[in-house]
Amino acid sequence: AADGDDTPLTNIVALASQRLELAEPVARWKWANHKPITDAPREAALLADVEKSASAAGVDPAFARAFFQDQIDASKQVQNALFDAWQKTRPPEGAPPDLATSTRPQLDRITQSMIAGLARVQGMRDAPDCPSRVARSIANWKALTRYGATGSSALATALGHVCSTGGVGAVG
Ligand SMILES: O=C(O)C(=O)C[C@]1(C(=O)O)C=C[C@@H](O)C=C1
Repeated sequence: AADGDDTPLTNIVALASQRLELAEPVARWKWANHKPITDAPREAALLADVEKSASAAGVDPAFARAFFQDQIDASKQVQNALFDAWQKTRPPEGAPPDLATSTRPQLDRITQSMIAGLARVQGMRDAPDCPSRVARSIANWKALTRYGATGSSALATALGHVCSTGGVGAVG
């Protein structure tokens, strides 16, 4: 319904935000180990895995794929911004958490929660008010947390295909 419960959207916004927080430890590991930000085989494996899990959970695999492509793009936006900042100044001190044994397992757990979350937003994807409801959920989330320009733009990227029309609407 147009005045329906927005809890599923709030959940997906919170999960996308939680996932974006992990872009920092990922970027720190890559910087410290002189690795490029993009790992194409990991992306391909993740997207293939997501399609399978989505089908099993009753989520349209094309929707899941588009949503996770956005999560990857958003993560890379944040990682690139961090690399730029570290080039200009200096990287953070201390050893980063290990990518394979620490941060990727955390990402994989969020993936499972996100697929469950997508099953619950699927029914509102086609509603004409979907983009404005997503925009409102993002605005509410930002009011509760601290978001800079990079984080805001990455969060919008991450939620760009929640609605079937694509894009995040205006608040109001
Ligand atoms: O796992 C990594 O290496 C990441 O940088 C994270 C991530 C992702 O968002 O899942 C993003 C970019 C890489 O190309 C692969 C995956």
